[in-house]
Amino acid sequence: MENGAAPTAKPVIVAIDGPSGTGKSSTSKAVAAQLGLSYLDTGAQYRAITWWMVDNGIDLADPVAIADVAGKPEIISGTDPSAPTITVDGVDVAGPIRTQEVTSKVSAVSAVPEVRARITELQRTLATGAEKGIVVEGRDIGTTVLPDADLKIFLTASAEARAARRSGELKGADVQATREALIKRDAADSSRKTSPLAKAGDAVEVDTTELTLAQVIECVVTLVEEKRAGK
Ligand SMILES: Nc1ncnc2c1ncn2[C@@H]1O[C@H](COP(=O)(O)OP(=O)(O)OP(=O)(O)O)[C@@H](O)[C@H]1O
Ligand SMILES: Nc1ccn([C@@H]2O[C@H](COP(=O)(O)O)[C@@H](O)[C@H]2O)c(=O)n1
Repeated sequence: MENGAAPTAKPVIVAIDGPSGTGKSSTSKAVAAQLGLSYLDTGAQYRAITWWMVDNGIDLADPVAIADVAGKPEIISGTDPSAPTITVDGVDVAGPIRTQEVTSKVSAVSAVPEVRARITELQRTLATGAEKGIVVEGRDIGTTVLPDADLKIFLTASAEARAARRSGELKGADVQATREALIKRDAADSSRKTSPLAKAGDAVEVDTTELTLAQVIECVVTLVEEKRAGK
């Protein structure tokens, strides 16, 4: 370096997509923490706007009613991977957005184009503002939100593995019912017209069925490092 300063790494943008329960959040958070990057859970944003709609009595069977109020709530995501946060109009909703009610209703809200336009804008602002780079996880990050991401990963796993993981998390919830709920949500997310759940053509697919979480994290960290090294 001419002035003796250490070279600063160019911010790296990593998009991680995939169906429910494939390990997107756990992997993205750990990869971001390990590499000193920001982290954005875009599912939490869709859950937050859904929570607000439920709290305000919006008819979720009516896409026009959803579209009419899509711009109203102020949603703020904190992107520190060691302590990600999410607020709606200043209220911490990290807990309430994980209820069964929100989980069962989020696909109806996230299918509405006006909701997607609003949330996509928030996501792009956060991604471009991340000084050192960011890991963004969701369903349409590689295809729509950040099509120029430096690295795109698409995580998959069998429905059985995903249901077993989720049931363990929900302290013994019925595996069969969990499996059906995951499949139903994935079908809704994959079949919506606007920005469906899909693998980008240039994404690296990682099947996590037989991998431990630590192995998945290691695999993604290696892919990011290779990308940074220009390999
Ligand atoms: N490779 C793995 N092996 C075993 N368990 C895993 C693995 N990856 C993730 N898990 C566990 O599976 C559960 C779901 O993972 P996670 O929340 O990261 O998935 P997700 O893809 O973000 O799901 P969703 O899209 O529904 O938010 C968590 O309890 C997590 O610890
Ligand atoms: N990029 C995204 C991310 C999420 N969604 C919708 O949010 C739901 C909840 O996502 P989780 O990751 O928290 O499970 C998901 O089922 C989608 O409906 C989305 O549309 N796009």
